[in-house]
Amino acid sequence: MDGGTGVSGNPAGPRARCLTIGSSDSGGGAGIQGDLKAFARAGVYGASVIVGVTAQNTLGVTATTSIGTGMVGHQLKAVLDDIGTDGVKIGTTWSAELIWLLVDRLVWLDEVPVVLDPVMVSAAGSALGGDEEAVTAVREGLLPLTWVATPNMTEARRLTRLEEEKDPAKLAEAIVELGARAALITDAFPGGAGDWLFDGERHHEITGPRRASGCDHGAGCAHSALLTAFLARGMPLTRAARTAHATVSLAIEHGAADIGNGRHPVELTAGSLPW
Ligand SMILES: Nc1ncnc2c1ncn2[C@@H]1O[C@H](COP(=O)(O)OP(=O)(O)OP(=O)(O)O)[C@@H](O)[C@H]1O
Ligand SMILES: Cc1ncc(COP(=O)(O)O)c(N)n1
Repeated sequence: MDGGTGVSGNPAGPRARCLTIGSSDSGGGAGIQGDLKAFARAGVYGASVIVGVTAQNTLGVTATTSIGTGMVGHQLKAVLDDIGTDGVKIGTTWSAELIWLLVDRLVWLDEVPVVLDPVMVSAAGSALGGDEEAVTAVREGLLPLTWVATPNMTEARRLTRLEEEKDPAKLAEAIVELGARAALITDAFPGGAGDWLFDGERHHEITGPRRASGCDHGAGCAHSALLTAFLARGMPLTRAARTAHATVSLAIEHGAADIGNGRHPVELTAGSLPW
């Protein structure tokens, strides 16, 4: 166990620390707020670097603003200089300037899992960044630093520029060709439920029942944050991906149906945990 970036899967060792880089969701279900709940549920300490703020509820996003790169840099330095991290999750990345700053800082991390959830649209359909210049910066700068990219099918098509591709295996391979170590395409089966993992060598189908509770706000955020936490704790990738899907599936099934009038939030505290 090293003192700086060591993985603390050992229960006797220090607690694993995870950092989420993303935006605030005023509704509390997705973004930074959702990630911190997922980190807590997975037993890791959570820190956050806020790169944007959204006025958002279960019905959609009504306003957004990004945080200046200077302030983002200060937050990153404050967290990494003192607390350190065993896993990094990146969510909303509003601009090419922000993405290149992240690349500049994260390239110095040594063997720390980096999970990139390239959020471009919320579950309710609102745009959350991802103009062409930002997509190019993700392709050229962030993907080569990424351990696991977790786009949905739409995001995977945008990232790879394979706009007509319907095969998650081909999309996942194209993302690995762009530099990510692995690609986990979420909600990859029309009509079913589950994800497609390409670990760089082998393909894995991660399937489960489709939930129809209407509680999927924050599902993507919870999924990538849980994956980050499991990897930070030393769980092997395939098991981490299966466990993240199973946990989120339960969080949709037992979602917060009493909260809001739109796509209700996932509820990570419901049900027993499958690990
Ligand atoms: N109705 C559902 N029933 C069961 N599992 C689901 C359902 N919808 C999504 N999932 C699971 O939730 C997780 C998150 O996937 P999803 O594609 O919803 O993320 P997203 O919100 O599109 O992601 P992003 O944060 O990249 O925008 C995946 O493991 C997926 O299989
Ligand atoms: C600030 C912020 N970040 C990410 C999402 C994606 O949410 P989902 O997990 O539902 O795709 C969101 N709605 N808001």
